Amino acid sequence: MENVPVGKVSVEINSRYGRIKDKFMGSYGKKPDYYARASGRVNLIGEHIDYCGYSVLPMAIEQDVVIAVSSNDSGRLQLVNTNMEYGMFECDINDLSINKEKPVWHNYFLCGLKGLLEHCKVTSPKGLQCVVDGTIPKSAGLSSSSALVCCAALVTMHANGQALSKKELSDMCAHCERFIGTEGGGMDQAISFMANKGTAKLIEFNPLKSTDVELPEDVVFVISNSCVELNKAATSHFNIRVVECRLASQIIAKTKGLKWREFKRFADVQKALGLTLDEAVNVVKEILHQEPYTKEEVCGILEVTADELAQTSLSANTLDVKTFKLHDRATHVFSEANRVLQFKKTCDLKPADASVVLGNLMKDSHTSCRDLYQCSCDDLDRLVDICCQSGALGSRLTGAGWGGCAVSMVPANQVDSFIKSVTEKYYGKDDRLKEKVTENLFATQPGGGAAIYLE
Ligand SMILES: Nc1ncnc2c1ncn2[C@@H]1O[C@H](COP(=O)(O)OP(=O)(O)O)[C@@H](O)[C@H]1O
Ligand SMILES: CC(=O)N[C@H]1[C@@H](OP(=O)(O)O)O[C@H](CO)[C@H](O)[C@@H]1O
Repeated sequence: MENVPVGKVSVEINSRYGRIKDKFMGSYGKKPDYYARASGRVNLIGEHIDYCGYSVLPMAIEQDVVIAVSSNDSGRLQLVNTNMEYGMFECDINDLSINKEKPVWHNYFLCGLKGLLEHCKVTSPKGLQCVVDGTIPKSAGLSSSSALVCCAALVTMHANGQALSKKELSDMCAHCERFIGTEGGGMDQAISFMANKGTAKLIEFNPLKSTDVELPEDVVFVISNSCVELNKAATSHFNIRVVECRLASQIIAKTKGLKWREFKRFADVQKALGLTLDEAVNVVKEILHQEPYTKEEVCGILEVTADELAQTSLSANTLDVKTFKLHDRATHVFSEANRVLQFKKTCDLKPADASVVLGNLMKDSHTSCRDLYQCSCDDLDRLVDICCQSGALGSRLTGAGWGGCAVSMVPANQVDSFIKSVTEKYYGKDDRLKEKVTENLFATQPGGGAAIYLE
């Protein structure tokens, strides 16, 4: 079981770490004991299917969260952020409460801290003095929240002398990020810990497993931020999709004679019925009507009261949802899961037209996210169209959607003209956007995962 690596950092050479150290010295009057980092990620394909139990295909990006830390016996947690947008925070480390009503930044740190302490049954936790520095654009679908949760868990583990493997940390962080209120899958945390520089990963669940995916050498992946922000935990869009998938899987299970209460994810229903993904898409057509389902209709099919449905299938911020688009969400998930496997197979077999096949899979994924899953937005659709017009072989929203980033696969010899064209057509038209193009439009390579650094 592989553990998070421990390496060396030179604050004299690495100016960012030098600034973090200065902030630490200025805040606490001492040097940090060590630094921890956890990376953000870009999902190349496989959107909104990890919480349905299906494999996804992300890669880590170089942008990350770094936490400088010193532990003590004060019984206090002290947080300072290098970004003035986020305030300071302090609390009793033995009295951690996470208010789901307000997903303020330090609550994400508390998710990782609380999750690790509970998982390892730490009885007298070390006090922590921390400086947090993040370079991942927030609420942009690049997993800034998970990087913060994962980095906080890593700091807590190291400070309290615990030793969890990357897989244990990934599973634990996928679970404890849900303390914030969102019912996400485990993709972000898995790639943040298990990434290896130079390769994308196929992340499989139950059991958690990561496999290298060698990307074609003649293409480059470029991230472009629509600059429309949606905070997952502050809205219900995300959790409504999770519930629609859960209800669809339970109705399919019940209609096919299974004990539906035992099922929450499409992958488990597909497996129990012994279906291929193509057969599962046909079962959706056979069982679910295309029109939205009312809550009453769902209760009738499952033979439960509204209260019982709340218990078996809903979440706090989805209790008042009236209609559910079960057919379209289910069709997206099964078809997207298929596209992930086709993407991986194409990368492995390297056919002559690999980049065309991969590009088309990305385009089909965006179309499905936009039309069936309805997790895009006008600006993001416009950005994806501009990327395709600018020379991308494929382009699609990445991450939760409803804003955030697109990822484009561009021929390596056309990256400069691509960036110039997207800059003019998307960012150049808006004064608010044109100043920050370089942080919102950038080529990326598969980055490494979480690490601990000593000076
Ligand atoms: N550098 C950071 N410092 C403190 N909090 C951060 C930082 N980056 C992200 N966050 C927290 O994570 C939240 C974004 O989470 P979310 O909306 O789920 O987007 P994402 O797609 O980036 O995970 C921010 O609103 C903030 O509370
Ligand atoms: C922490 C969390 O909930 N992350 C979920 C979210 O990612 P981002 O909001 O893009 O970080 O949406 C994607 C959609 O593919 C996955 O479901 C993932 O599990």
